[in-house]
Amino acid sequence: MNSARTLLSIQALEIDYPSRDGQGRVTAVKNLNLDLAQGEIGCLLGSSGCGKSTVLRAICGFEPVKAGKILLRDHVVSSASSHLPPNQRKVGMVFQDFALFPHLNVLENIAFGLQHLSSNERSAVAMEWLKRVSLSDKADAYPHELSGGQQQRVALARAMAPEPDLILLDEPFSSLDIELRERLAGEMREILKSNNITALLVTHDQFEAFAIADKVGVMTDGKVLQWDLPYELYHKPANRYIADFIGRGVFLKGVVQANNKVRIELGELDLEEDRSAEIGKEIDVLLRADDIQHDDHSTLLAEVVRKTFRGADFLYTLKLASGVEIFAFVPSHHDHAIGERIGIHLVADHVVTFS
Ligand SMILES: Nc1ncnc2c1ncn2[C@@H]1O[C@H](COP(=O)(O)OP(=O)(O)OP(=O)(O)O)[C@@H](O)[C@H]1O
Repeated sequence: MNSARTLLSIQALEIDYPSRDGQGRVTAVKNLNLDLAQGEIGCLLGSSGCGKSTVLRAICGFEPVKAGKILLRDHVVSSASSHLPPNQRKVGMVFQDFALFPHLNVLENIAFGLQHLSSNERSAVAMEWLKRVSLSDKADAYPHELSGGQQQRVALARAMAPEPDLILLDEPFSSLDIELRERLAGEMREILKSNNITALLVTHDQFEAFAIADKVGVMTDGKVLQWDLPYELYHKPANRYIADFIGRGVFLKGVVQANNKVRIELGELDLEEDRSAEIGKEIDVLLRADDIQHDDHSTLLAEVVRKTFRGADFLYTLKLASGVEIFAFVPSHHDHAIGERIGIHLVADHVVTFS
């Protein structure tokens, strides 16, 4: 990446906390590296306790770092030996619960961070941001009079109004219902992109991460395992943990064949990497729900053991002859009963395998 355009760079970051018994320290973030270019949206994706919020707090300047460094526009803002105070970092934050001031109306909430401007300028800038988040008609409303989605847009406008270099979003959709989340994730991406704002969010929800971010880092146990485009994470997971975490899939046993194919219970698949040194060896092949297609005419049969209606399709859990269960998305007009055996075939084109 061209370093002139890199806005946020985190290098070999390590953060620890005092242990419960007060006797030692517990490492919460280990050797974490990532870069975000100006205007890029990044996301740290991981389950509860993996260290996501700790990273955000460190970028804001609320958490000292033990080793490594955080750079904003090529300037070190945090390292073991230096620490720029939070109010000098030009970093805005949107909290999980939005944290709007209940006694201030919407316009006053957004104007709050603009104390350096005259009163008239403050109102004008705040109104401009209200317009950008499509809430011009709510300037006089109080936070409790807004829906969750509207509150979130106010929180976003409040964070963006002082024009920070970077916006951090801590689980910005977790207090909203699931349907709203997906729509707002798309809206938030549009607002950030149309204003060329660099943002880093954290979430445990893969769909949120994919809906918003240009780059996603899968985090576990204080480490980023892979920092990559969502497409690459899905199709080229660097290891088993990521393959398992991203997308619903199962591992099937396969045997490497002479023609650089792998034979699994459902047939043969082309291997992407050269495995000629492993002919006859057993490997694990990742099969995702979208690698299996239902086909009434196929002679390859699998038994429906579970199904979840998702609107346009069903997610079927299918049992193979060996007893192994796989997943398949099937258009919802193919409504088969539990226990029925249905025809399937393999449509995998990117084959992910692990030795
Ligand atoms: N102030 C603290 N003192 C001691 N340990 C802490 C402190 N804050 C966080 N931790 C520990 O550090 C680890 C990472 O916490 P962090 O809040 O960053 O995780 P997270 O991925 O954001 O989780 P969640 O999604 O649940 O918010 C956890 O094991 C947590 O218990």
